[in-house]
Amino acid sequence: MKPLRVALLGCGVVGTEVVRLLNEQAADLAARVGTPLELVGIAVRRPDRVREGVDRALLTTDAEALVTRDDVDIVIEVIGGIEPARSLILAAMKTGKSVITANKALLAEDGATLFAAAREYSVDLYYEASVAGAIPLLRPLRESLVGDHVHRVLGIVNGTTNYILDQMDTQGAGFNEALEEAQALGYAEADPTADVEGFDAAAKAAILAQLAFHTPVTAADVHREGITEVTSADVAGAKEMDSVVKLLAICERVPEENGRNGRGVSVRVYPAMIPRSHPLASVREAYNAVFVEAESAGSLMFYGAGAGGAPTASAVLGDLVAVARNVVAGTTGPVEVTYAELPVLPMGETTTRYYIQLDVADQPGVLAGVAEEFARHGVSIKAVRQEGMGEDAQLVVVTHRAPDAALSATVEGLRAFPMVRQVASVMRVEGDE
Ligand SMILES: NC(=O)C1=CN([C@@H]2O[C@H](COP(=O)(O)OP(=O)(O)OC[C@H]3O[C@@H](n4cnc5c(N)ncnc54)[C@H](O)[C@@H]3O)[C@@H](O)[C@H]2O)C=CC1
Ligand SMILES: N[C@@H](CC=O)C(=O)O
Ligand code: NA
Repeated sequence: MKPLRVALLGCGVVGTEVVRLLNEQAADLAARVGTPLELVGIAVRRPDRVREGVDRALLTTDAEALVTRDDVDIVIEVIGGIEPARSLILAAMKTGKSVITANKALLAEDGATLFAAAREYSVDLYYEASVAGAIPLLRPLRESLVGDHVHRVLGIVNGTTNYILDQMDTQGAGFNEALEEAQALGYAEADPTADVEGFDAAAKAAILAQLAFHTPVTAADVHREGITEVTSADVAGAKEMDSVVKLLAICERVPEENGRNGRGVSVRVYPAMIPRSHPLASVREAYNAVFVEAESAGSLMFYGAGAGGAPTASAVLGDLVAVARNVVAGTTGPVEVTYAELPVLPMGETTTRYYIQLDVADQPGVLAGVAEEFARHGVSIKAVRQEGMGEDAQLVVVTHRAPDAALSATVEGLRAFPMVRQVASVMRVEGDE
């Protein structure tokens, strides 16, 4: 059979590893696909940059010409960002090429346009690398679990922030120092704001929710809080609670009285305290882990390298073999279906639990006053601990579940409460119910 010709867009952290694997595993890949895969062009911005193991003769700065070449069968996009990635993917599909991408930002912002184009031009769009790097997660959701009814997807899906929080927790490292290490290790996005402000995890949460609940979800629908506001007081407070702070992505059906679809879905990303005994607490460095809870399957856990060049390239190559096999067979893989049309509910309606640490005046009546503020908003207290005396008195309150709007209104009330000197730490609590 004649070889399948592959074009690569972008040759940075992930792209370089894709080239290495294509070269090193050429014979095995050919045997698995049934025909050789031939890399025929690599679009780059800076052709003069030294890239070990990359044949300079393949480099071009004209990405558009490359994706529309007649002799290209499959396009891999690892440039990142919205434009020109979107236009290049659409141009490739329009000229009959299947596409593999690792670009969660684009999929979460405008996946609908890309999926519609894939359908219109009868080509594949595969994107396993876009969520949780090497971990096979999207294919299990898209294929293995498509006959089940998913209730919840919960996990750590950003390696950079997990690396930073882990370094802060275990090494007492500073935020900036840990971020620089994560960048040097190839985990961070080109603009690390995407990681630390939670945009990357929110994009991944949108992709996961859409697949899990067969309902349209974009990044704009996701409630997002990053880790830049996490202080050493939060990390120390978590330690005292025998807990750890993790940036979590949570996608869940919100139950309704009658009916099994739920009255909507909640999709959110925020730092939260989880007990050290919880499996997610032991996810270290840039590793990711995701729980999927489905009606018949029960609880499944996916764990592995969520970031880095080689792990991400592994997922890209897995998609490449799958897509190439489809091309050889003259078929395409499964298409996305978002028939359920469930609304994404506002964060305020989601029930969560809070950990609140207050510096208070150690005076008679302070505890009663604080408790009254919680009661006023209908928030029930699970545990209270008072420490210290006089000027240094501290109150730690952990709540039961309540609507997030009621919890944040309680915190605002406490900030204005005369005997509360400072709300020292506020963190949502997950994972020990
Ligand atoms: N690094 C990681 O751990 C992971 C990255 N991803 C995704 O993979 C994609 C690539 O990420 P990295 O390789 O880490 O980024 P990177 O910044 O190292 O590489 C991107 C490369 O694309 C090049 N580029 C930008 N615009 C271009 C254009 N118009 N034409 C040709 N080349 C262009 C840049 O010069 C750069 O070398 C992104 O979508 C990212 O979100 C996904 C999972 C993990
Ligand atoms: N920047 C991302 C890379 C993988 O998606 C991360 O840190 O997880
Ligand atoms: Na993955």
